[in-house]
Amino acid sequence: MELQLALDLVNIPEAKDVVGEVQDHIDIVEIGTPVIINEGLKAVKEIKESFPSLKVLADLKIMDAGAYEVMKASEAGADIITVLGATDDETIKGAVEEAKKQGTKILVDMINVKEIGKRAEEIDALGVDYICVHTGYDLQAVGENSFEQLQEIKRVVKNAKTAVAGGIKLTSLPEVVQSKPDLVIVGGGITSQEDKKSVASQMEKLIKQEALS
Ligand SMILES: O=C(CO)[C@H](O)[C@H](O)COP(=O)(O)O
Repeated sequence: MELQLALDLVNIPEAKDVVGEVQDHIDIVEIGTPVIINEGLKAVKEIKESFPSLKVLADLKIMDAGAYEVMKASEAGADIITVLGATDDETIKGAVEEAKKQGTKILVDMINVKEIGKRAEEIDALGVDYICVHTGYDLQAVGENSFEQLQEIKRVVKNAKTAVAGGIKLTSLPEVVQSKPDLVIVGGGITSQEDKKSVASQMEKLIKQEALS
């Protein structure tokens, strides 16, 4: 089980500061969609150059032109690129094919997918690397989370790794890790804390304990 730090509300210098603080406790740095909107793929390139031992995920949330956008993110240094599960199979197939050529990986974000078990099964057959249940900020604000959806996809996904994102905090992490996702994605649960290193370290510990149990 791996831990991914999601950076959404920062510029590039702030991103470097946060990653520098918690780098010993995380496996993947996510350059969030708002950061890419503000700074472009330069943010991916600079973080990968500054922290070469960490994997970098570019949260492009691709909906069309799968192959082209995966190529551009891969060229910028991304190790993992996101595509939306709500899009068509052709876009996902194009993204997977290009990622294979580039030596990168595809994470499919199931945000706002309605029949999540059925769609996860279809997407799993397309050869993606990760399938991620995700409650976005707007639904987090009305009290939703993806913890039950994680159990649902765990029942049907046979090939891809499973991931979970959306409002995960140190207090809710024990419940999340019990479902044994392969990847836990945390943004505000670390970035909004005063002592980010300490929280990231406690999260790493919980994840490692659960992985061993
Ligand atoms: O992709 C995202 C928003 O669309 C976030 O990166 C993801 O939800 C994780 O951040 P947080 O833990 O703050 O919810």
